[in-house]
Amino acid sequence: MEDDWDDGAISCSTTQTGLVSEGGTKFAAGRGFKAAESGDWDVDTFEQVSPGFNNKRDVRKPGRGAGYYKNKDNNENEDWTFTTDESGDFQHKSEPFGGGRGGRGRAGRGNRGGRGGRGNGGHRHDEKENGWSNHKNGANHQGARSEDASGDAPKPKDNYVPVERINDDELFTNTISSGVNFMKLDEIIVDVKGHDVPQPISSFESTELRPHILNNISKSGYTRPTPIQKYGIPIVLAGRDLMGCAQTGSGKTAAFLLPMINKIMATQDPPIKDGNTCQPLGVVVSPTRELAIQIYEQARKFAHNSIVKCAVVYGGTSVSYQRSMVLGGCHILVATPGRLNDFVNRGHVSFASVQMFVLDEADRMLDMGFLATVQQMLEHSTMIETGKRQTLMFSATFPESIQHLAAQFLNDYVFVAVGIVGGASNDVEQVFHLVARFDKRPKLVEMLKNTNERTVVFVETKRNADFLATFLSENDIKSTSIHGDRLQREREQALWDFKQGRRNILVATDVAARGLDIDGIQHVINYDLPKSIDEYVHRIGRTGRVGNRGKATSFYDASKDQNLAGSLATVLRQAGQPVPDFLDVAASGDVAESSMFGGRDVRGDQFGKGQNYSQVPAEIQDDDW
Ligand SMILES: Nc1ncnc2c1ncn2[C@@H]1O[C@H](COP(=O)(O)OP(=O)(O)OP(=O)(O)O)[C@@H](O)[C@H]1O
Repeated sequence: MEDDWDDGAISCSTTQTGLVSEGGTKFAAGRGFKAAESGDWDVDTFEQVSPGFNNKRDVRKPGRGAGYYKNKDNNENEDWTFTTDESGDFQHKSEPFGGGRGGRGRAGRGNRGGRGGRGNGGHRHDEKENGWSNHKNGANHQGARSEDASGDAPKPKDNYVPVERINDDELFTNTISSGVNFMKLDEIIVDVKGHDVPQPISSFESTELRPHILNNISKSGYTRPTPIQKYGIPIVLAGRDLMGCAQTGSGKTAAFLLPMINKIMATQDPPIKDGNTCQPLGVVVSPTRELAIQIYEQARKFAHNSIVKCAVVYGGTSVSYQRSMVLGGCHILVATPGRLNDFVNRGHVSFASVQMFVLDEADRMLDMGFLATVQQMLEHSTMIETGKRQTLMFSATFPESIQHLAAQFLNDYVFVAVGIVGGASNDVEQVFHLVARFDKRPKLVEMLKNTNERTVVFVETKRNADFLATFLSENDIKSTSIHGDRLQREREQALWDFKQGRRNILVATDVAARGLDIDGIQHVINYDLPKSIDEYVHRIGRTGRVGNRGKATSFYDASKDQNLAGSLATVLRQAGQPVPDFLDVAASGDVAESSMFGGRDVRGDQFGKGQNYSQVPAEIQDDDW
């Protein structure tokens, strides 16, 4: 399975080229990337023959893409022309927005797949082995991926060599500073279930964390642990399995990375390698590539200047490059599931030395899209069995059905829930507007026109992400897009442009809903509401992190979103926020969804004597907040 879950979770019909939600039709054509003749990589030795295009690792020259969007009324003003700029990004007239593919070609008719667009909007490059650049079979790029899944056409080979943008020193500043409500996190009720649960800590210094790590924590600007860290760190240090649930942006990553690094540091051993196989001690699996990169950067930060080596592998990148990284040896391997499984099956990675296995966004990792891959890993012949390895699962949402599934991979685990499982961050102000489908666009422009707020706009489909980013750029609102159909190079560039403030608006599908921790996001807009309440909670959690305040605005389309009304009303009430009348009325008819909301330890109240820590350690109660 492709490890970019967006590809699996949000299907796009290959026979539909029109931007249906916008009432138009998109036609496009483009030319693929041409492999740079001078600047190519030797994939076997992995040496660059000579410098390539744009940055010293990127081997591609941009091709050209062109296409246009036409609305159903052929309105001149609504037509869009795309060309790719030097970096292969779209330009709309003079304004490059860094949006999606240049062209996708016309969709196939009936079930024959039709004629492909010529190339892929200037973003793919020729692949000697796979002949990707002229996709005659596929209706378009999305079509090609679908075919890949059904086995009809080979998947193109990825040659993208990731650019490491953050150097070691920048790791410590590449974080969100805690906000005014940071101390209020301590007011949240914590529910702990399990046998013989270690006591929570009140400070980082009161743990057995080594001075080296404490120094890196301090350099990161962390003065005190968040609740999930107070409870999670001693549990992990004690060698216990853990299911940890805590609000978005409340520091779950450090809750597992700090004790993991501490344990590895204690061994003082170099990375284990058996011939051409790397045997990491700690494995962290994340559902998206960008989140894997982020966790890897956090791991590098906390392990800075120590013997602990970290590596990351994820889809959409050169296999040979990432293999060389892994075979350089690593203690901690962060990965997306597809690429990791692939590396294990090829024998580049073995689980024979795994002491700790972490599923971040665990409910996502265990739902239908990923379950089979995760099962394969956890049941792999080299994997240390449950009970002998430590298994840790974290998320802000953890439906009970998924907890039942998770339990089979955990051994006598401790369940920690900080606040309501599946609840939204208290620091996000949630606003709803009743907006009909065709009124969304002007409403969005109206909202974004006179503000410089760094904003993520979530949409349902990949093509609408591109379309909207172009549309906004045309309206002088600098935007870029991220979604599963963009090349990995483009995805990383888009995120980087957004982080650097070159683009203030990121239009995204749910590929950006979970985990991403970007400083300064003040506003999340749900242009389209997601299908599930859990994704809503994750999406709006891109703002209002570590005690900072944020705002989420959602366009509620009464003709489409009623299934979510009950759960939305519940989330709003639990966060102590007003429920608009239209949502309240709609919610009365939505029984199924609202009853699915939330979650608590599925082992029941009596399990492990149900230690219920209603508050944090004593010393903090004295603080003035
Ligand atoms: N103890 C702390 N003090 C100050 N800042 C912290 C602390 N712990 C974590 N942070 C910062 O808080 C931000 C959010 O942390 P993190 O990404 O781990 O949240 P999360 O709970 O995993 O969120 P999500 O559910 O969205 O994945 C990061 O920028 C991180 O550096």
